[in-house]
Amino acid sequence: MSLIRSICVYCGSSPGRDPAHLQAAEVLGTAIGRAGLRLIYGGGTRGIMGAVSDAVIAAGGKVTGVIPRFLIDMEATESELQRLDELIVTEDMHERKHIMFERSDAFVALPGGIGTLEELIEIMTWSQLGRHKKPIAIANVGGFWDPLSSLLDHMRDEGYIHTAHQVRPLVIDRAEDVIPTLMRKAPVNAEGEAAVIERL
Ligand SMILES: Nc1ncnc2c1ncn2[C@@H]1O[C@H](COP(=O)(O)O)[C@@H](O)[C@H]1O
Repeated sequence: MSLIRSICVYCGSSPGRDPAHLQAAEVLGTAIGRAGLRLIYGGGTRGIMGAVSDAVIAAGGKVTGVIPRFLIDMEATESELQRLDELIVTEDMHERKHIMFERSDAFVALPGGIGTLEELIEIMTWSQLGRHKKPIAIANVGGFWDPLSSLLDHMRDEGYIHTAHQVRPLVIDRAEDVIPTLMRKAPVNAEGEAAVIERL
């Protein structure tokens, strides 16, 4: 039995140009809600972020939004934030990311921009440094993340990634396969707890 109870989704605060990205967000959010999992995310109510949280709520799931005070007006609307069953307002980005990490049993990246990339790379870096063993998945919708995979291959080929097995996330092409794959791959220790070396 997998003990994943909460999934952190990193994704764009904008909708992007390809409608397939919004559709993937809806598919993933619906799967999270139907599986009885909690979504942990950055609290934005627009773009891909808004599509994921709307879909989780519509599927009867629970949503925790974690947003810095200075971003509320930029990335969310007050009325939509009230639909979340838990809202955590932080003082800065560091606190936001720390809480998102603490609250999550697994991480998924959908298409997004620089913020999404930064969050994904940070969680991969913490894994590489042995600070956690939580699974990380990339929803590679329409090959969106292929350039990142190429960059990681390039870094490895040039001798800069020596622990490739730790840093490579699961690359999953179809949004509907993300939750089943995570449930299968989640490490479980002897006590039946999702394995975590050390909480940051
Ligand atoms: N530098 C950043 N570090 C962490 N999170 C960030 C950063 N810049 C923006 N963000 C947040 O990430 C999401 C998605 O941003 P996109 O740039 O649209 O991918 C959003 O909540 C940003 O506030």
